[in-house]
Amino acid sequence: MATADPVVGRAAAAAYPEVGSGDGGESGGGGGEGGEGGDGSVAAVNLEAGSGDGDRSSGGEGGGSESGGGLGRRRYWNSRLSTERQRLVDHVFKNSDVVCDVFSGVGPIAISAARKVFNMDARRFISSIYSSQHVHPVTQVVMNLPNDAAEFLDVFRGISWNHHLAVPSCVMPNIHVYGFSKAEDPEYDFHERINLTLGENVSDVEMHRVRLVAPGKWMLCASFTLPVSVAFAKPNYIAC
Ligand SMILES: C[S@@+](CC[C@H](N)C(=O)[O-])C[C@H]1O[C@@H](n2cnc3c(N)ncnc32)[C@H](O)[C@@H]1O
Repeated sequence: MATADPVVGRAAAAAYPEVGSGDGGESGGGGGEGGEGGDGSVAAVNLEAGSGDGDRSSGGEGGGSESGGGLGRRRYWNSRLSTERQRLVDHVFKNSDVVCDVFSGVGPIAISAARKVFNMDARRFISSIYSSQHVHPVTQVVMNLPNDAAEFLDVFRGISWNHHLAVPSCVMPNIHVYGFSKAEDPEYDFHERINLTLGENVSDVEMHRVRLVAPGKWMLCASFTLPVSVAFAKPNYIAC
Protein backbone atom coordinates (compact mmCIF):
# COMPACT_ATOMS: atom_id res chain seq x y z
CA MET A 1 0.00 0.00 0.00
CA ALA A 2 1.26 3.48 -0.75
CA THR A 3 2.45 5.23 2.35
CA ALA A 4 4.26 8.27 1.02
CA ASP A 5 1.89 11.15 0.28
CA PRO A 6 -1.16 9.02 1.06
CA VAL A 7 -3.46 11.48 -0.60
CA VAL A 8 -6.32 10.09 -2.58
CA GLY A 9 -8.85 11.71 -4.85
CA ARG A 10 -12.25 10.33 -5.56
CA ALA A 11 -12.25 12.18 -8.84
CA ALA A 12 -8.95 11.70 -10.57
CA ALA A 13 -5.46 10.47 -9.92
CA ALA A 14 -2.00 10.22 -11.39
CA ALA A 15 0.33 7.47 -10.34
CA TYR A 16 4.00 6.69 -10.49
CA PRO A 17 4.02 2.90 -10.20
CA GLU A 18 7.79 2.54 -9.91
CA VAL A 19 7.29 2.73 -6.16
CA GLY A 20 5.63 -0.67 -6.10
CA SER A 21 2.36 -2.28 -6.95
CA GLY A 22 1.07 -2.54 -3.39
CA ASP A 23 -1.20 -5.24 -2.19
CA GLY A 24 -4.16 -4.65 -4.43
CA GLY A 25 -5.95 -2.71 -1.78
CA GLU A 26 -9.03 -4.90 -1.52
CA SER A 27 -8.60 -5.94 2.05
CA GLY A 28 -8.54 -2.55 3.65
CA GLY A 29 -4.79 -2.65 4.24
CA GLY A 30 -2.50 0.39 4.69
CA GLY A 31 -5.09 2.92 5.75
CA GLY A 32 -6.42 0.60 8.43
CA GLU A 33 -10.04 0.12 9.31
CA GLY A 34 -10.81 -2.61 6.84
CA GLY A 35 -14.44 -3.59 6.88
CA GLU A 36 -17.10 -5.60 5.15
CA GLY A 37 -20.58 -4.81 4.02
CA GLY A 38 -23.49 -7.15 4.57
CA ASP A 39 -22.69 -9.25 1.53
CA GLY A 40 -18.99 -9.37 2.34
CA SER A 41 -18.20 -7.77 -1.00
CA VAL A 42 -16.82 -4.46 0.14
CA ALA A 43 -13.83 -3.25 2.08
CA ALA A 44 -13.03 0.16 3.48
CA VAL A 45 -9.98 2.19 4.32
CA ASN A 46 -9.51 5.53 5.98
CA LEU A 47 -7.68 7.84 3.64
CA GLU A 48 -6.07 11.16 4.16
CA ALA A 49 -7.91 13.74 2.09
CA GLY A 50 -6.21 15.76 -0.58
CA SER A 51 -7.89 18.73 -2.15
CA GLY A 52 -11.09 18.99 -4.10
CA ASP A 53 -14.58 20.18 -3.79
CA GLY A 54 -18.00 18.64 -3.58
CA ASP A 55 -18.84 14.99 -3.46
CA ARG A 56 -19.57 12.55 -6.25
CA SER A 57 -21.91 9.68 -6.16
CA SER A 58 -20.65 6.26 -7.05
CA GLY A 59 -20.43 5.50 -10.73
CA GLY A 60 -22.65 3.32 -12.82
CA GLU A 61 -21.28 -0.19 -12.61
CA GLY A 62 -23.45 -2.24 -10.38
CA GLY A 63 -22.75 -3.50 -6.95
CA GLY A 64 -20.18 -1.01 -5.73
CA SER A 65 -20.95 1.61 -3.18
CA GLU A 66 -19.29 4.50 -1.51
CA SER A 67 -20.54 5.82 1.79
CA GLY A 68 -20.06 8.97 3.75
CA GLY A 69 -19.60 12.51 2.52
CA GLY A 70 -16.07 13.82 2.27
CA LEU A 71 -12.73 12.18 1.90
CA GLY A 72 -11.13 10.82 5.03
CA ARG A 73 -14.35 9.06 5.94
CA ARG A 74 -15.12 5.43 5.42
CA ARG A 75 -15.39 4.73 1.68
CA TYR A 76 -16.26 1.52 -0.15
CA TRP A 77 -15.52 -0.04 -3.48
CA ASN A 78 -16.61 -2.99 -5.52
CA SER A 79 -14.35 -5.94 -4.82
CA ARG A 80 -15.83 -7.84 -7.75
CA LEU A 81 -13.53 -5.72 -9.92
CA SER A 82 -10.38 -6.72 -8.06
CA THR A 83 -9.30 -9.18 -10.78
CA GLU A 84 -9.66 -6.48 -13.40
CA ARG A 85 -7.70 -3.99 -11.33
CA GLN A 86 -4.93 -6.51 -10.75
CA ARG A 87 -4.84 -7.25 -14.49
CA LEU A 88 -3.99 -3.59 -15.12
CA VAL A 89 -1.59 -3.13 -12.23
CA ASP A 90 0.27 -6.45 -12.62
CA HIS A 91 0.15 -7.12 -16.35
CA VAL A 92 -0.48 -3.87 -18.23
CA PHE A 93 1.38 -1.15 -16.33
CA LYS A 94 5.15 -1.08 -16.47
CA ASN A 95 7.44 0.38 -13.83
CA SER A 96 8.27 3.31 -16.07
CA ASP A 97 4.62 4.23 -16.65
CA VAL A 98 2.94 7.39 -15.48
CA VAL A 99 -0.67 6.39 -14.93
CA CYS A 100 -3.62 8.75 -15.00
CA ASP A 101 -6.70 7.17 -13.35
CA VAL A 102 -9.36 9.68 -14.23
CA PHE A 103 -12.33 8.03 -12.50
CA SER A 104 -10.37 6.83 -9.51
CA GLY A 105 -13.18 6.84 -6.97
CA VAL A 106 -11.48 6.10 -3.64
CA GLY A 107 -8.46 5.02 -5.62
CA PRO A 108 -8.19 1.21 -5.63
CA ILE A 109 -6.27 1.28 -8.92
CA ALA A 110 -4.29 4.40 -8.20
CA ILE A 111 -3.34 3.35 -4.69
CA SER A 112 -2.27 -0.10 -5.86
CA ALA A 113 0.07 1.53 -8.31
CA ALA A 114 0.87 4.92 -6.93
CA ARG A 115 2.93 7.16 -4.80
CA LYS A 116 1.41 10.42 -5.97
CA VAL A 117 -2.32 11.05 -6.26
CA PHE A 118 -4.35 14.12 -7.15
CA ASN A 119 -8.02 14.94 -6.70
CA MET A 120 -9.76 16.79 -9.51
CA ASP A 121 -12.65 16.57 -11.91
CA ALA A 122 -11.76 14.15 -14.73
CA ARG A 123 -11.94 16.65 -17.60
CA ARG A 124 -9.98 19.35 -15.78
CA PHE A 125 -7.44 16.78 -14.66
CA ILE A 126 -6.76 15.47 -18.17
CA SER A 127 -6.39 19.01 -19.48
CA SER A 128 -4.06 20.12 -16.70
CA ILE A 129 -1.88 17.01 -16.68
CA TYR A 130 -1.34 17.43 -20.40
CA SER A 131 -0.40 21.05 -20.06
CA SER A 132 2.48 20.00 -17.78
CA GLN A 133 3.52 16.99 -19.82
CA HIS A 134 7.09 18.13 -20.34
CA VAL A 135 8.14 16.67 -17.02
CA HIS A 136 6.22 13.39 -16.82
CA PRO A 137 4.45 12.34 -19.99
CA VAL A 138 1.38 10.28 -19.17
CA THR A 139 1.74 6.78 -20.60
CA GLN A 140 -1.42 5.04 -19.32
CA VAL A 141 -4.90 6.47 -18.81
CA VAL A 142 -7.56 4.45 -16.97
CA MET A 143 -11.20 5.51 -17.45
CA ASN A 144 -13.39 3.29 -15.29
CA LEU A 145 -16.83 4.87 -15.37
CA PRO A 146 -18.56 2.30 -17.56
CA ASN A 147 -21.82 4.18 -18.08
CA ASP A 148 -20.20 7.36 -19.34
CA ALA A 149 -16.43 7.13 -19.77
CA ALA A 150 -16.51 6.73 -23.56
CA GLU A 151 -18.35 10.03 -23.79
CA PHE A 152 -15.44 11.73 -21.96
CA LEU A 153 -12.98 10.74 -24.67
CA ASP A 154 -13.61 13.96 -26.57
CA VAL A 155 -11.39 15.67 -24.00
CA PHE A 156 -8.42 14.11 -25.80
CA ARG A 157 -9.28 15.76 -29.09
CA GLY A 158 -6.67 18.48 -29.49
CA ILE A 159 -5.16 17.77 -26.07
CA SER A 160 -1.64 18.29 -27.49
CA TRP A 161 -2.60 21.08 -29.87
CA ASN A 162 -0.46 23.56 -27.93
CA HIS A 163 2.59 21.30 -28.24
CA HIS A 164 2.44 20.85 -32.01
CA LEU A 165 6.17 21.54 -32.34
CA ALA A 166 6.84 18.42 -30.27
CA VAL A 167 4.88 16.04 -32.51
CA PRO A 168 7.77 13.77 -33.51
CA SER A 169 8.92 13.20 -29.92
CA CYS A 170 5.51 13.03 -28.33
CA VAL A 171 4.55 9.94 -26.32
CA MET A 172 0.93 8.97 -26.90
CA PRO A 173 -0.75 7.34 -23.89
CA ASN A 174 -2.43 3.96 -23.87
CA ILE A 175 -6.06 4.51 -22.94
CA HIS A 176 -8.07 1.86 -21.08
CA VAL A 177 -11.70 2.91 -21.23
CA TYR A 178 -14.53 0.90 -19.70
CA GLY A 179 -18.06 0.59 -20.99
CA PHE A 180 -21.21 -1.50 -20.99
CA SER A 181 -22.86 -3.02 -24.01
CA LYS A 182 -26.02 -5.02 -24.49
CA ALA A 183 -25.42 -5.37 -28.24
CA GLU A 184 -25.18 -8.70 -30.01
CA ASP A 185 -21.59 -7.79 -30.88
CA PRO A 186 -20.51 -5.82 -27.78
CA GLU A 187 -16.96 -5.24 -28.99
CA TYR A 188 -18.16 -3.71 -32.26
CA ASP A 189 -20.77 -1.62 -30.45
CA PHE A 190 -18.28 -0.22 -27.94
CA HIS A 191 -15.68 0.42 -30.63
CA GLU A 192 -18.28 2.45 -32.55
CA ARG A 193 -18.98 4.60 -29.47
CA ILE A 194 -15.27 5.26 -29.07
CA ASN A 195 -14.84 6.21 -32.74
CA LEU A 196 -17.82 8.51 -32.54
CA THR A 197 -16.57 10.45 -29.51
CA LEU A 198 -12.99 10.69 -30.69
CA GLY A 199 -14.11 11.69 -34.19
CA GLU A 200 -11.75 9.14 -35.68
CA ASN A 201 -11.74 5.48 -36.62
CA VAL A 202 -9.33 4.11 -34.06
CA SER A 203 -7.43 1.05 -35.20
CA ASP A 204 -5.78 -1.61 -33.07
CA VAL A 205 -8.30 -1.50 -30.26
CA GLU A 206 -7.85 -4.41 -27.90
CA MET A 207 -11.14 -5.43 -26.30
CA HIS A 208 -11.29 -7.28 -23.00
CA ARG A 209 -14.55 -8.70 -21.60
CA VAL A 210 -14.38 -7.83 -17.89
CA ARG A 211 -17.61 -9.51 -16.77
CA LEU A 212 -21.23 -10.12 -17.55
CA VAL A 213 -23.00 -7.61 -15.30
CA ALA A 214 -26.53 -8.77 -16.23
CA PRO A 215 -27.92 -11.25 -18.73
CA GLY A 216 -26.75 -10.03 -22.14
CA LYS A 217 -24.93 -7.01 -20.73
CA TRP A 218 -21.13 -6.99 -20.87
CA MET A 219 -18.69 -4.74 -19.14
CA LEU A 220 -15.77 -4.22 -21.50
CA CYS A 221 -12.36 -2.62 -21.35
CA ALA A 222 -11.10 -1.15 -24.63
CA SER A 223 -7.38 -0.46 -24.78
CA PHE A 224 -5.74 1.57 -27.52
CA THR A 225 -3.01 4.11 -28.09
CA LEU A 226 -4.35 7.63 -28.47
CA PRO A 227 -3.98 8.41 -32.18
CA VAL A 228 -1.57 11.29 -32.89
CA SER A 229 -4.18 12.70 -35.28
CA VAL A 230 -6.66 12.99 -32.38
CA ALA A 231 -4.19 14.47 -29.88
CA PHE A 232 -3.03 17.13 -32.34
CA ALA A 233 -6.43 17.81 -33.90
CA LYS A 234 -7.78 21.31 -33.68
CA PRO A 235 -9.57 21.30 -30.30
CA ASN A 236 -13.34 21.61 -30.38
CA TYR A 237 -13.63 22.84 -26.80
CA ILE A 238 -11.80 25.29 -24.59
CA ALA A 239 -9.72 23.66 -21.86
CA CYS A 240 -10.27 25.01 -18.35
C1 LIG B 1 -17.02 3.05 -11.46
S1 LIG B 1 -16.23 4.02 -10.22
C2 LIG B 1 -14.57 3.41 -10.43
C3 LIG B 1 -13.71 3.63 -9.23
C4 LIG B 1 -12.33 2.96 -9.29
N1 LIG B 1 -11.55 3.41 -10.42
C5 LIG B 1 -12.43 1.46 -9.27
O1 LIG B 1 -11.83 0.80 -10.13
O2 LIG B 1 -13.08 0.93 -8.38
C6 LIG B 1 -16.19 5.63 -11.01
C7 LIG B 1 -15.83 6.77 -10.09
O3 LIG B 1 -15.74 7.97 -10.87
C8 LIG B 1 -16.28 9.05 -10.13
N2 LIG B 1 -16.71 10.11 -11.08
C9 LIG B 1 -17.90 10.26 -11.71
N3 LIG B 1 -17.88 11.34 -12.51
C10 LIG B 1 -16.64 11.89 -12.39
C11 LIG B 1 -16.01 13.03 -12.97
N4 LIG B 1 -16.64 13.85 -13.82
N5 LIG B 1 -14.74 13.27 -12.65
C12 LIG B 1 -14.07 12.45 -11.80
N6 LIG B 1 -14.62 11.37 -11.22
C13 LIG B 1 -15.89 11.10 -11.50
C14 LIG B 1 -17.43 8.42 -9.35
O4 LIG B 1 -17.71 9.16 -8.21
C15 LIG B 1 -16.85 7.04 -9.01
O5 LIG B 1 -16.21 7.09 -7.77
